[in-house]
This record gives sequence, structure tokens and C-alpha cells, in this order.
Amino acid sequence: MLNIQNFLKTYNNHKILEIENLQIPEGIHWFKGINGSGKSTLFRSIAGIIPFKGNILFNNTDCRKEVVAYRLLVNLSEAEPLYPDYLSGYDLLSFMAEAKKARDGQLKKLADSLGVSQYWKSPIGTYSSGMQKKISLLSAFLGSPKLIMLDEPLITIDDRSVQIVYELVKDYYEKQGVSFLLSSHQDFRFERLAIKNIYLVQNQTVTQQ
Ligand SMILES: Nc1ncnc2c1ncn2[C@@H]1O[C@H](COP(=O)(O)OP(=O)(O)OP(=O)(O)O)[C@@H](O)[C@H]1O
Repeated sequence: MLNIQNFLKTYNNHKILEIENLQIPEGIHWFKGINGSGKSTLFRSIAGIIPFKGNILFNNTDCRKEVVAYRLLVNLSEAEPLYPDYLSGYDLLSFMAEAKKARDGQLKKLADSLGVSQYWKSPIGTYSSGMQKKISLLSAFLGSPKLIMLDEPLITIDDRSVQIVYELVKDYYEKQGVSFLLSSHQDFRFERLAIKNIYLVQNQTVTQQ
């Protein structure tokens, strides 16, 4: 499914991650690692939103050679999303829904289930961190992705929203065959999800536990 080869990510000539060859199968996978180990950097690289050396392919679609096709297949929810203050959640998500070719009604359904439609017409600058986080989580489910990465999906959201996110993950996995890469420091909370593999991000590389 996901194929990472000869991967090298540096910042200011400082190596952050090096992965010679990693194949991640379909399923729900959990990425662990201490603060600063490189989980977000890995997810952003797989999403194709930051530069890196090497190759990343999802179902044989190359992250950098087939950019449009790849981005319809792979979605990311950032750990700490930063959005322009002056846009409304509705404007932002509508734009993303169009870019991700979301089917009619998908955005509204997700917004209703996560409670986002109660506040999404207000500017993002007025949102709490949990309200912003829900915009980011929702955006990762838009369109027809085959891989969704949720970076620290549980931080800042309330218990009810945590349950809804679990249900969405289960639903997308079981009914649509969507795979997930999840990063979290809270292992016990994932017990209700069928975690297939656990990957450890440490010593500037990624290994299966
Ligand atoms: N834009 C950047 N410029 C320079 N260094 C960066 C940048 N982004 C991340 N880093 C560095 O890369 C390393 C990995 O950071 P990353 O955010 O990927 O870690 P993480 O495992 O997601 O951490 P956390 O659990 O705290 O979220 C850290 O040393 C960080 O300082």
C-alpha cells in the first residue's frame, strides 16, 4: 500500500528522519515516538506537503510525480492546525471539499456529526483550539481518500468528539476500506480500534514494533 524508499528528511542540514525501505500495509496503524522524534515530519512528508529526498508511493501513485491523483488518495489532519484567522470554517472546508472532490452532502454530514456546523460561519480567529482541531479532523475525511493520517487526533477535543472520531475511523475503515496512520501519546485510547501495526519513530528512523 504505502511504499517509502531511500527517504531522507533534513532541516538546515540536520537529519530528522532516514528510512531506507518501509512498506506499510492496509489497515489502521499507530505511530509512537517521543516529542520531537519526527512523527509530524513523517506525516507531512507522506502527505506531500513538505520537501524530502527519496520516494513515497501510495498504491503505486508517486507522491511527487502524480501530485493531483496522490492528493485525492491521501489526506492529513495536522496536530496543531494553523488557519487564516479571517476565513470562516465554512469557507475553508467548502474550498477543501471542492479540491478533494467531495460528494454532495458529505461536508454537511461530517459537520453535523462533529458539531462543526454550529459555529462554522464565524471567523476561525474566534475559535477555541478544540474548535479549530475539529475543522482539521473533518477536513481529513473529505473526498474519497484511501489513506487518512490523523496527527494527534485526540488532543484538545472533548470526550464526545473523541467518540465521534473513533466512529468515523471505524466506519471509513470497515465500509470504505480506508487505511489510517494515527499518531498519539495516549495508547490506551486506541484499544477500541483494530490497530494492525505499531511503528516506533526514534533514533531518526521508523521501525515496526
Ligand atoms: N520547520 C522546521 N524547521 C526546522 N526544524 C523543524 C521544523 N519542523 C520540525 N523540525 C524539527 O524536526 C524534529 C521533529 O519534529 P516533529 O514535529 O516532526 O516531531 P514530533 O514527533 O511530531 O513531535 P511531537 O510529539 O512533539 O509533536 C524536531 O527536532 C523539530 O525541532
